[in-house]
Amino acid sequence: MKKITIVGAGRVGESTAHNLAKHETCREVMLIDIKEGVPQGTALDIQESAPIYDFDTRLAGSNDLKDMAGSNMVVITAGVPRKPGMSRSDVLDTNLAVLYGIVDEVKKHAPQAMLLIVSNPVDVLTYAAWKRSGFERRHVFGMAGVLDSARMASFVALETGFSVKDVSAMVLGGHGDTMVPMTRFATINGIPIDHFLSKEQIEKIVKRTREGGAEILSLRKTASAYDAPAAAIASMIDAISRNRRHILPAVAVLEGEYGLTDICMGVPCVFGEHGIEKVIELPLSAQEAAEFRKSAETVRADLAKLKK
Ligand SMILES: NC(=O)C1=CN([C@@H]2O[C@H](COP(=O)(O)OP(=O)(O)OC[C@H]3O[C@@H](n4cnc5c(N)ncnc54)[C@H](O)[C@@H]3O)[C@@H](O)[C@H]2O)C=CC1
Ligand SMILES: O=C([O-])CC(=O)C(=O)O
Repeated sequence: MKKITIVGAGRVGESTAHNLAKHETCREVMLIDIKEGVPQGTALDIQESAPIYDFDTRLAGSNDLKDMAGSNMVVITAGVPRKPGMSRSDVLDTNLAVLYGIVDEVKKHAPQAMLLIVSNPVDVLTYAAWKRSGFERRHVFGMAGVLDSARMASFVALETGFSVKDVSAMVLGGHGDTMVPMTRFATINGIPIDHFLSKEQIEKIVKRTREGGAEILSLRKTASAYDAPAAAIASMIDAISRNRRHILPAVAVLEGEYGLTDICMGVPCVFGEHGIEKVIELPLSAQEAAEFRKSAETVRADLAKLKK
């Protein structure tokens, strides 16, 4: 990929820029923020690590959204994170206004770009970005499932003591308390996790996964998670940039899949050079389907606020 713009040079934006540069996922990273000097200073700081990490990616910072021109991808990490005790939906109004302002500029200056939404509440904001932009659905998606699945895989590895490299986990649904960790598909080197873990241990992992964001926030108090989120964003972009056709869970616009339309939710997707190349529809068990429906209702409640 030639150029990636990240709008929002805060914690997630900065860590994402560093990940993209270190892995030479693109030639150029543009960081944009409303805070004067911050994206410029951050870009320069990361650039100065190039000789040590040995990367040729060029970074620049700006306070002007016009500088996204020519981007193949625009990542939106701008807005506010929630504070301890808040739900992600509590920052909807603030972040929606920020998102609309940015998407309008993407339409003007980078109309060919794909949009990767990170700001919360991510399911609703991905839907809002898709509607506002008028872009094809394969070009507008949100990051949540890769992070939630990584959290689940980490907890499985910690609980069993086995290498995380052997663990495969998948979390679907909305990025909130009703997300759906798919325990049936969680394996350790292909062996279902219930071979190693009791029902109680698995339930504990499911709960901790659902509350993964809140756990970090309750420890740090003033900042939500950013390192694992940035790694998750970078892995989605890597799949697209290198046309890997990687199956990753992501917030996608649904058009009939899982019996849902006019909504964005976390589902398994094939990522390649055109963005979301396919949404994979899994046959769900009765319990999974019920949990997925419940999660969809939560997302719909926020979508109703948006439509007002
Ligand atoms: N989808 C996911 O799984 C995750 C989502 N998030 C979300 O990502 C967002 C960013 O989180 P952090 O980086 O920790 O927050 P942060 O507060 O460190 O950074 C946000 C940045 O956005 C900038 N900003 C605000 N309005 C802007 C505008 N109109 N144009 C350009 N920049 C603007 C701020 O100046 C700030 O630098 C939050 O909404 C957070 O909830 C965070 C982690 C995971
Ligand atoms: O918890 C938050 O607000 C940030 C986030 O989405 C996550 O870390 O999963």
